[in-house]
Amino acid sequence: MKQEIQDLVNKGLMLPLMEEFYTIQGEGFHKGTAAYFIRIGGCDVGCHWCDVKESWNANLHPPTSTDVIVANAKKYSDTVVVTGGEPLTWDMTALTDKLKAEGCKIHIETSGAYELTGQWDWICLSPKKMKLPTQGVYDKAHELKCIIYNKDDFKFAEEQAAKVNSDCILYLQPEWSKRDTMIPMIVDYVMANPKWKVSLQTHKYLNIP
Ligand SMILES: C[S@@+](CC[C@H](N)C(=O)[O-])C[C@H]1O[C@@H](n2cnc3c(N)ncnc32)[C@H](O)[C@@H]1O
Ligand SMILES: Nc1nc2[nH]cc(C(=O)O)c2c(=O)[nH]1
Ligand code: SF4
Ligand SMILES: [Mg+2]
Repeated sequence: MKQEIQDLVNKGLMLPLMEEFYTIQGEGFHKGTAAYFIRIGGCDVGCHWCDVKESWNANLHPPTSTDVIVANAKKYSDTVVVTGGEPLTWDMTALTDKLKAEGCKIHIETSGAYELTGQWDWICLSPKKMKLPTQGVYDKAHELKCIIYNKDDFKFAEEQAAKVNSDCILYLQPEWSKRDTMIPMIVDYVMANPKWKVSLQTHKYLNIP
């Protein structure tokens, strides 16, 4: 990459844009709400069950001006979800400042593996064992969404719930390929431990992006 473009990416003025699409938020607290999704490439967390592995290599996704991203987004929706990849790989300040200036409500989907940058109306934290969240994300998260791939993940979920702020809403979401096995266990777990709620990837049932 040219040095001048790399400098703009380092400042968060350009971001490796993988895709953007207008859809219905499928997961968590805001499920069912129309939103414009901005998927930023780049992630080195390495979840073996990740459903967007194509996002991991930032070099495959063209550095795109945040002005262009914002101009597109505002045509579609005043609710914007920034996801990835891992969006906190990058400085989110410029992107979120510009979306705010357009009056958008801005949500993030993050593993929390890097320092929180940007201004957010809603932070969905989905922690991963391989690279634990930074303290600032635990402190500011509005929802904690723990992915359940096997039985051990209930224990990890409880450890993560002990670290988030007291207003944070707690979700257990089955890993997609294990859903038939894990959904009955999640149902039993939530009935026995009602501080938790169930989150499903409803967009996959609806056959939408
Ligand atoms: C693809 S990630 C991108 C954002 C960020 N890197 C993160 O992990 O939160 C978006 C959401 O999808 C969840 N996810 C990814 N693969 C999944 C799968 N196979 N089954 C269920 N949820 C999955 C993640 O845990 C996260 O909550
Ligand atoms: N509809 C829809 N809802 C989502 N919620 C979180 C998603 C993500 O990949 O971050 C996602 C996604 O990819 N599609
Ligand atoms: S942190 Fe998110 S994008 Fe990265 S591998 Fe895990 S699920 Fe995929
Ligand atoms: Mg997804």
